[in-house]
Amino acid sequence: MRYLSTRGEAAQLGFDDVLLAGLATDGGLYTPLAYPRLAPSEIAALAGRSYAEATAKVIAPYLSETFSREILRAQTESAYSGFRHRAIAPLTQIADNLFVLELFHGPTLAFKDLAMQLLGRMMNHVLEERNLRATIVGATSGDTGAAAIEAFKGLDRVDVFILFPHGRVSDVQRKQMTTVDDDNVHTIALQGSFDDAQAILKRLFRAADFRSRVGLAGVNSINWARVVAQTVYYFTSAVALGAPHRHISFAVPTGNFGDVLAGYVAKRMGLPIERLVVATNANDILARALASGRYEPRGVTPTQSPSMDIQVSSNFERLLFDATGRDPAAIRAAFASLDQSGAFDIPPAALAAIRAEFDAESVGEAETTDEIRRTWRETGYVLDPHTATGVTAARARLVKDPATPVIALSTAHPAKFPDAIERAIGLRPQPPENIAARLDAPERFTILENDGARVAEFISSHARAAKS
Ligand SMILES: Cc1ncc(COP(=O)(O)O)c(C=O)c1O
Ligand SMILES: N[C@@H](CCOP(=O)(O)O)C(=O)O
Repeated sequence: MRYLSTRGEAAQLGFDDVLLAGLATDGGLYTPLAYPRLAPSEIAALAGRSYAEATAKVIAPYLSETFSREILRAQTESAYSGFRHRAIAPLTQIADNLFVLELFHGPTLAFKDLAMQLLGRMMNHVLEERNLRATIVGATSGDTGAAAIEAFKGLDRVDVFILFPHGRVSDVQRKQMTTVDDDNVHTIALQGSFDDAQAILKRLFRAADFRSRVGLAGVNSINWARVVAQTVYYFTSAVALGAPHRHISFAVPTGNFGDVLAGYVAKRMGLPIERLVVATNANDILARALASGRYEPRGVTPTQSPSMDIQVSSNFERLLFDATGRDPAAIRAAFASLDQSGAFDIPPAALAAIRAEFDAESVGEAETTDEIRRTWRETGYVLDPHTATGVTAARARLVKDPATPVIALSTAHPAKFPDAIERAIGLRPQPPENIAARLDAPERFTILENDGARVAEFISSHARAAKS
């Protein structure tokens, strides 16, 4: 499989290079030249397979020969061996035709682990093959950072630098990042928002000198491997409910648009998805964009679902690329307008194409709390606040179409956000014991002002790849 940049001015690459490249040199995102299709019989045959087997089957067409059948199988087995639930991503029914897909059974209690555990193994394999070192820089609104640290800590070939918005992640999220004491892990509390952190990250990728000096690599969902690994649970959960013989809708708590984009990719690959419902919190740029056709970030509002406190959703660019008929000039124009005037208008045909597949619901703070309380009272099931936005959006979908089952993605364990849960139902959920114990370790992080040059300097002075 070859990959092209959404902005059309970077070299086409194979999978291994895309894995290490992160952002394309023209600022675009790598996307496959074509989406491989799975026949209905191949989708049906995923039933009864282990999650690791299903992963190997679904992602194989995207990979290079570096990942032979045997290597891929070994890596998927090992990636999911530490999960706390045998099914890895089990489904729970909470109402008629309404299901919750639990994606929080990995080591850091969020959906990021499903892709990151595999990505860590794949990246390390390619670095070993090429005898290279890499400097991973990641921006996080709370969960990607911990998952990346867990996947890459202690690895000799990699240094990890995670930028998180100072004071804007939950205590559990922060401690999951800052209590890890491996020498190759560096956590930076940026005095800004997630959007600021991601903007710095993208500028670092565009600084050619810095990029090559430190061997810059990215593990945010700008990295295609993250997206493709996230397609797998759309397949396994839909198949569990009767796909490909039946259509299923998904409601997805959304911030950087990586998770819901994975659903869209699964659909392109042949999975019969009826609707993809984008659930946002008060940071509702995507709901506004779908309603009005204007993509216009506003300042980030802190909410009880902090991981979704995002206004500039990176992966929307990949969707827009497809929706414009894969027109890189249209993408360059849109993002130039975003840089210069703070907004762009989605071309009408592209907007119609997006609306044909996506709904969007913006879910406010009170509604989120009400949903946690309602689900708890009706079923005894505790939703985390991010998942609650998805469940609210799923219920709205069921009002429009009661006959099609909706799967709401449960993106985090409620114990990551005990204050929000306590406010809603008066109970404080606890993390699994082995995780709780680790959170008492001393914290280690560096506070930096919201200044790209300062961040670059910090990374250059700590990255081993820059010194070798
Ligand atoms: C718990 C949780 N839910 C939802 C999201 C939003 O996912 P995405 O950024 O892929 O849209 C995130 C962050 O990515 C998250 O950590
Ligand atoms: N919500 C995310 C934000 C980054 O998303 P990513 O999927 O692009 O890594 C987080 O928790 O960090």
